Amino acid sequence: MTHRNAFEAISRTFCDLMDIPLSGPKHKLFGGKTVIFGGDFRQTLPVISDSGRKQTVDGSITRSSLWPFFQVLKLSRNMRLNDSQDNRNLVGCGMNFGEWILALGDGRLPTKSFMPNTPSDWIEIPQILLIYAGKNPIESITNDIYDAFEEQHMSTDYLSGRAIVTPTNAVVTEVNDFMLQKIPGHCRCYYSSDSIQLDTEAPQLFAETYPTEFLNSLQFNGVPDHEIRLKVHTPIMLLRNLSPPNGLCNGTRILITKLGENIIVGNIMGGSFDTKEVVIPRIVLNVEDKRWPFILKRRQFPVRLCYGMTINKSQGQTLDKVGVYLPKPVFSHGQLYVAASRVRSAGGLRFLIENEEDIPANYTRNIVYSEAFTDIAPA
Ligand SMILES: Nc1ncnc2c1ncn2[C@@H]1O[C@H](COP(=O)(O)OP(=O)(O)OP(=O)(O)O)[C@@H](O)[C@H]1O
Repeated sequence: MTHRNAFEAISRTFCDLMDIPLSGPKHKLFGGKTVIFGGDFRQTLPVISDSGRKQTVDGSITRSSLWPFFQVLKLSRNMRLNDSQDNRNLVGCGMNFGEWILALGDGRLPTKSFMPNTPSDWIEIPQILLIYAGKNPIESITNDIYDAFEEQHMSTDYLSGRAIVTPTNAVVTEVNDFMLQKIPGHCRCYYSSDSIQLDTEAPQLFAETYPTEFLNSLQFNGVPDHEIRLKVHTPIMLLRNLSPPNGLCNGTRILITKLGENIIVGNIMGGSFDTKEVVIPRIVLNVEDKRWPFILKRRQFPVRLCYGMTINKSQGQTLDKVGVYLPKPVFSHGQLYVAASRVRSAGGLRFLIENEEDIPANYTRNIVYSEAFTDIAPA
């Protein structure tokens, strides 16, 4: 979800455009224009780094001074789910798959606590949705989700319909590395050129304190790493909007057909630009992070392999097969709901859960900030 500050800024901008005062009796929200918002409060809330539950909920649109003026309309039918047998009755739950997803998102499923003085937010995942870890959990889940991979690994239909989703980027990298070594052919490495933005205060001092090797080692959410390893016929995801009118948006998935010295060529997978051939250049990404007193300039291809992706990144996707890999439980509101609600049917959803020894592997945490739902009144 977008932070409420962004919506408030749009409202003020519209007022300026329409010559409407920002306060007083003549003030009108969004300059008097009718604005339609779409959203689901069961999904992830604004991501605010180093923040806790209170700041996260406080960033949501329901905490905005705009909210009392919203008229809320509720959708009643889940259009993503198909009418297959496995959706009609989720074995072991006494409810259908659509009802189970809603109950999970609302925080209405029965919960347990496994340790004293810890939140009681562990829910049981139905046996029918589980895969067991075996000796190598990544191998177990990728074999299940990417079945018949040897024959199908070059098919856009096959690749665009499936993904492994997991809470953290570190595990996404493990999944992608595992899949990459299964692809035949030469692996090409692309290294970024990293520097500190020159208008940073005292650039010379920073250059001595933070040598290039250190800058290369930095990893950030949504920013390509210093080293990217790719092969032809692997799927990648764009990490920046390069050209939205041509389908090159943050999150677009592309199947690589050529790895050049200075360009990557591929075909878009899915959406209205499906199969379109596109060329991706290196770009300079400016990265600001509270942990560092400088702005990093990284020149790199804005892409990442996407056999696996974070749960947050998967929001908005509709897939045929999803493996939810939880080597650790989710850590924020809505993540489990987003992960479970990417598929069209229960038959396409599998969980692989690794818990500490004394917690059974059919239980996982479902974090729901119930206060994010309050004050949502139907029209
Ligand atoms: N009017 C419709 N008729 C048929 N199918 C639909 C319709 N609307 C949506 N769908 C199906 O539901 C899927 C999800 O739709 P869409 O991505 O618009 O929903 P969303 O609310 O943005 O989903 P989410 O936020 O959960 O990702 C689509 O891929 C499509 O298969």
